[in-house]
Amino acid sequence: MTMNNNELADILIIDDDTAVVMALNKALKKIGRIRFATEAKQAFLMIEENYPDLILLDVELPDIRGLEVCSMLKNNPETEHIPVLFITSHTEMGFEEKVFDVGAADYIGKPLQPRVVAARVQTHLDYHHAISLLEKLAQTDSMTNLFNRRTFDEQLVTELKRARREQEPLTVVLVDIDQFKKYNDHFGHIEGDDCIKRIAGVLNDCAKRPLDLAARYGGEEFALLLPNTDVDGAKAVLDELRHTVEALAIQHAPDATYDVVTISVGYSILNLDEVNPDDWAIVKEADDALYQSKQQGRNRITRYEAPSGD
Ligand SMILES: Nc1nc2c(ncn2[C@@H]2O[C@H](COP(=O)(O)OP(=O)(O)OP(=O)(O)O)[C@@H](O)[C@H]2O)c(=O)[nH]1
Repeated sequence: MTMNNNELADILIIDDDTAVVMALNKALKKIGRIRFATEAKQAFLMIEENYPDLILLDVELPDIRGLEVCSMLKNNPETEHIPVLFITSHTEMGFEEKVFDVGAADYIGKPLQPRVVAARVQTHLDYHHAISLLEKLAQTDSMTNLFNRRTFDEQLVTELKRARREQEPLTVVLVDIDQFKKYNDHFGHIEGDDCIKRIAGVLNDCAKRPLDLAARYGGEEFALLLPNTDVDGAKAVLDELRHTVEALAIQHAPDATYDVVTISVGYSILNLDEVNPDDWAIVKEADDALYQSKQQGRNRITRYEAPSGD
């Protein structure tokens, strides 16, 4: 999410006409923090520095045409969601269509009327904010605030492609709370939910790097996606995870194997030499490794080893 209701929106004006920039600044200063660029190349640097919540774009720029700038923004997954509003004095037939064809959210005609500009910008900011909120809700598990399984599955596909393209290691991890049925049976479901939330918090803290992803995979099962992480990196993250959960010292049910709540972990590292890669095999492998951790006594970490001859 890029903004919340209490924050001023970040609005980028791309226009080489200082009179227009000043007029827009005056019209919008109450609803946004205004930055401006006088040419497209400068604007792209500013966008990369901090993604704005909304862009006001002149059709005629000195270096790259406004329509082309909008197309470039809409063809980049990082910027496609930013609403772009054109500022234009073009009134010829077909111009409106061109603006929407390149993905603009709206256009504002010159001469500028400050209250109309402010109202249109506010409408698009509200709309953009509502969409971002819905997207976040659709990606999140409401009980733990971790990502949900659907987001994990989608991100896994993206990261598998990236790992193969860049020839970088990728680690996929499954984590399961040990003997959680006994915990629930002894302490009840509400305490059980609380335990799941605390362990989710540890997972979230362990997924430290920007591309790491921690998800709730099922009831008391979690998944971690660790891009660009080899066996040493995976061991370091997972040892810390297992230790930290143990150190929470959450008292387990009297008939459980360990006094405190523990986790079992299974992981697999992508085999970059595979000839016919199967996208989902890595999850199955992590699950096989998790099963071994359970079989060997729980509270441990197992790496998937391909059967010899594979
Ligand atoms: N409180 C609570 N319990 C849940 C939730 N989701 C799953 N569970 C419980 O988690 C337990 C999982 O039990 P099992 O799959 O039998 O496994 P286990 O007892 O953890 O045993 P092992 O996995 O073999 O260590 C079940 O009792 C589920 O009801 C949840 O959201 N909240």
